[in-house]
Amino acid sequence: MINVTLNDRDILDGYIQISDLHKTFHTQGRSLQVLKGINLTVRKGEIFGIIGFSGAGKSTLVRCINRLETPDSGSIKVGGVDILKLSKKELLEARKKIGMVFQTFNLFEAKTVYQNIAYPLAISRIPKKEIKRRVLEAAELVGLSDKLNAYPGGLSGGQKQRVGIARALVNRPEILLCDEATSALDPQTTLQILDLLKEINHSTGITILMITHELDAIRYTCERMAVLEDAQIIEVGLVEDIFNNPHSRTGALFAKVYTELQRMPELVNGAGI
Ligand SMILES: Nc1ncnc2c1ncn2[C@@H]1O[C@H](COP(=O)(O)OP(=O)(O)OP(=O)(O)O)[C@@H](O)[C@H]1O
Repeated sequence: MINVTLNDRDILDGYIQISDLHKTFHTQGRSLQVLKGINLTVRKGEIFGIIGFSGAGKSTLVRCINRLETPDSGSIKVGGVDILKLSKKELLEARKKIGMVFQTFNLFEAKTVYQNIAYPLAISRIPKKEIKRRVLEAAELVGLSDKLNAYPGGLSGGQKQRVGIARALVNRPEILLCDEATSALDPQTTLQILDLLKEINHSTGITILMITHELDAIRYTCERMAVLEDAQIIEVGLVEDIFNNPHSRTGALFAKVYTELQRMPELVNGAGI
């Protein structure tokens, strides 16, 4: 049995703790409230899913966690530290502990796989020998050790996302934020990437926050999830509970679409198509 003190326990239970988070964008004389008092707790070591329709505010929420966006008010604590109160220098250090994976991979086309993975270390002036050690370690973790000299243009979508994941892991972060990480991939490749995320979570204990509009991806990967609707978290709980007994309009719609999609082959075959 793991022996933890009360404070450790609090940090494990509320490893990422978001409280009353607000964000409004002001563009062309108009205001758009994108986060309306978000409260959310993610436990250390879990893979937590956030689902919501397009425009619900999912990306903005995860981008606030690594401060790619600055919220207007509220707090975001990671391991007990409020990342909204950090100085510029402290924030740079804190960001190393938070990796991010994007839907569109965001790779440098003119750099090799090795150079892409090494990028976050190269800009931190880490010695070349250490960079090599860490790049090889990350490449092995994602199964790309034999592609280090290739360029992104010569890789499949799944391989590109593996590079994106390796680059996100090269700083050995404690949190991995996945923003629609599998939405650009075919179903088979999606499964491979979700399996990879599960393996990495299992072998390293990294906390993963997955945002997506794909309920099947969350159902396959996460135990707990939240539903984001109209800039608010309207439901949090076990994936199976929300799936079987949704209490929100969004949760119910996702569950219905998922069920219909599962029945598609049956419907198609039944109709003799
Ligand atoms: N930098 C910005 N300036 C102005 N409006 C923005 C900005 N970023 C996002 N928005 C708007 O905020 C709303 C929420 O966007 P966000 O990308 O967080 O939603 P989302 O749930 O991730 O959607 P999607 O699944 O389509 O990516 C949208 O209406 C979007 O147009």
